Amino acid sequence: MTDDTLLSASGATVSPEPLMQMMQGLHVTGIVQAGVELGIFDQIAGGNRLATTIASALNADPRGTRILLDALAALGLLERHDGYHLTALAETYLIPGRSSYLGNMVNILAGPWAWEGFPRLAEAVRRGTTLTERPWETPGHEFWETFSPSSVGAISGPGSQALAELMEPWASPRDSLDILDVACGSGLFSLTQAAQHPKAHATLLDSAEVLDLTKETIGRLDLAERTSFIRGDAFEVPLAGPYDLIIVSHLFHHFSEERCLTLLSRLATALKPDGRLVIHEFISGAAPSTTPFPYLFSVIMLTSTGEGEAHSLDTYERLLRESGFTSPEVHPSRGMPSHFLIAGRAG
Ligand SMILES: C[S@@+](CC[C@H](N)C(=O)[O-])C[C@H]1O[C@@H](n2cnc3c(N)ncnc32)[C@H](O)[C@@H]1O
Repeated sequence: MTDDTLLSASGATVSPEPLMQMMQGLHVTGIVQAGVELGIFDQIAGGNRLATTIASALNADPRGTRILLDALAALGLLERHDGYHLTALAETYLIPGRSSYLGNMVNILAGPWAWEGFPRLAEAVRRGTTLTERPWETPGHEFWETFSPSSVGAISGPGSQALAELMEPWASPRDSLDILDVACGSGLFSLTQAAQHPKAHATLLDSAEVLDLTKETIGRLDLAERTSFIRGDAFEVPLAGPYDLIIVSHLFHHFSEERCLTLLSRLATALKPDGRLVIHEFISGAAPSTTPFPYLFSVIMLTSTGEGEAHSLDTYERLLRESGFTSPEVHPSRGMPSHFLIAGRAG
């Protein structure tokens, strides 16, 4: 279907091309996923440029390999001239071992949950909730063990650095910098700051299984002496404290407004009177046509959680007020379409 296949609607000419692209989204994902799974990008980065030799190195069929290579070229991840070459996009993000590697994210964004959940989206809409028996917010859900290591590099790295820079003028003059990183995942949001402030101590809170995976990063940053752990459910486990800084990155979108309020009220009791709470989140509220990400993300939450969605700034402002925090400063994140909301304790 090409742009010259135009239909007339209400006197205007409308191309079906955007709709056809939407309907083929699943094909694109499958092609990228197969490229990553087979190690195509690694082969080409290593100088293997022909379909036949790539097929033989991957123990794959030559015709199947050629078809996939051409499809990857059609998507703009490869160029085909005298064999196959990586485009800048693939070279930057799809070579395993690089700090910017994003290839494993395809198994997060398009993991088994997506192939099972999205075909049943209409039914989730009818019911208003996930159809899965184990929603992602279930404490200790195994999904996070896959997610956490995958997010260490390109996903959490730029945002963690942006937050460290943002907090620097506030953090530097303080005598102490005890940080609680709630639902820490990779731990990068607190560990990056701890690495920059010798006085800082990071307390990482998450499931025992996810916390085990943070040890490599802690070792790499030489922070074992200044890191401790709280294993368990953020809604239940004693938080200790009080802390100078509490960071909650990409957790609240898993829950209803009511549950967010419950958690925020708990966190208020664990923060020093002059401390800061940082929420790092996808924020809805702007027009979907200009800021699509949070609205598309909310569909993921609809298919995979009981009551989650990307809440609006108005909602966070109200929840912060009701749980004893000040109105937040809002700053854009880096590397992700998220924002930092930074609040102190009210009164
Ligand atoms: C989307 S990841 C965010 C990880 C990290 N904060 C970041 O932004 O990169 C969500 C994390 O929340 C954790 N989590 C989910 N529900 C939780 C709960 N009730 N208590 C503690 N951690 C929870 C998961 O294990 C996972 O590591």
